[in-house]
Amino acid sequence: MSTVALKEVTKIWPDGTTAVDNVSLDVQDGEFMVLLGPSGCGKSTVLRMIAGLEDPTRGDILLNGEPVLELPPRDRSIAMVFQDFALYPHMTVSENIGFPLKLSGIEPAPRQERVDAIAGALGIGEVLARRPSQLSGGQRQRVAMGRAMVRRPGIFLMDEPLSNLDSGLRAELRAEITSMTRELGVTTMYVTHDQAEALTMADRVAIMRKGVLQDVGTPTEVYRRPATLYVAAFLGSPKMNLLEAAVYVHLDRYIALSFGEQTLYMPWNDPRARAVARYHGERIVVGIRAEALTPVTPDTQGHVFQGRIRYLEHHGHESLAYLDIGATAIVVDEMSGPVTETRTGGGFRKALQRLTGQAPEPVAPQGRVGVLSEVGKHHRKPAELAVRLAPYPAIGSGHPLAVSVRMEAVHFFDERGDRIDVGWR
Ligand SMILES: Nc1ncnc2c1ncn2[C@@H]1O[C@H](COP(=O)(O)OP(=O)(O)OP(=O)(O)O)[C@@H](O)[C@H]1O
Repeated sequence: MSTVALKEVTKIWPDGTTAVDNVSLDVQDGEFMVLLGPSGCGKSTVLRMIAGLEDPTRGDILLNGEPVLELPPRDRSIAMVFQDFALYPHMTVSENIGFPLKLSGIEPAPRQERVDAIAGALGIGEVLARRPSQLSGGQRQRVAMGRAMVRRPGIFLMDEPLSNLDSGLRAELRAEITSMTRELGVTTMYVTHDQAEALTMADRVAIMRKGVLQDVGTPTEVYRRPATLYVAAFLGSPKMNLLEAAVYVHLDRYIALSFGEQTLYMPWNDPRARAVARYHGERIVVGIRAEALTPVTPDTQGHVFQGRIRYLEHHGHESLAYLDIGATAIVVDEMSGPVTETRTGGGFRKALQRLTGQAPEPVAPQGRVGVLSEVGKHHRKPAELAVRLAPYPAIGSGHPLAVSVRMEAVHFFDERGDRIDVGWR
């Protein structure tokens, strides 16, 4: 049984950089947890603190329910594989893998048995007699993993182990790593900035931005129901369409979402209507993935955007059309300030006041600014709505195109970047 728990862990470097900001995370026994985020968001620092290579500034780390901050790295039953692994050049593959067992005094026969088993699982049983210089990059990485796994650690930490390999090999090793760790039942934390890697490998994904944990969930959960605007923007290809909309409530009838030249009407019986209604008279961000948009004939009624194709991108199995619909897009900067900030206005109060016809009281900004105010002018641009089409369509740039919007697949975020429909997961 091997579990990892971070309790409100913060790491501030001596120069004042906050690398990890109040992160709490539970990794279950046997789980494959992927830490995902852009370069510099604090992923490696989290792993290094778990391994005992760095001390947190605040907070606690528990392995198997026991606090371990006082334990040196060697007593934590952890193995770690890095991007830049080093093998012993003068030893064979077999000796490299068996070396940790030799250090712990295990006899040659049982040692070889374990080396053979792990090498077989990693597909390097044929090259045990070779030296590292006689191996491909992928084989060398497998040897490094074998050497880390051979001691049968309770917890396996991997920091971008595939980033030096070409894309074909990465895909192959991804599948091998997940099947091997699942077979062995070892609890694994895997760091990557590659969302495809995260979504294909993880039991659960923890997404970080600027040291702050944004969301934790299964790949399906974080993709289908992202907790924040940042997660919505970070996951998926093509990127989620993020459109600025003004909200107007027509009580008991519908909510009009105005995108400038076009409007979508959310019926009042939509389960999210009351949550969105709190933003009456305010701007929100509406997220629509390409797969929630379907080309339709121009006279189609209902939730439809009328657009004009700006350009097409052909990807072989599909083409993507980017439509001008007269709306404004919000561009979320991966590296810009934290999004979990204090709301600047009393949206519900203001909405009520407007509905009852009274002028709202001026609301002084409280705390720090939210995403929309943070991004300012430079991060708004005319929207180019990404829509999936069959490969090489007969239409081209400048062609009008109507698309219907699957409203139940639309996401709503407030000015802080938090999801509007609460109680959603
Ligand atoms: N020893 C250190 N001293 C000072 N700052 C550091 C140190 N190590 C890392 N940092 C800073 O801490 C922050 C988080 O770094 P970390 O390496 O954890 O990020 P990461 O998400 O793993 O990035 P990458 O994917 O590029 O490795 C960064 O701003 C980094 O510059």
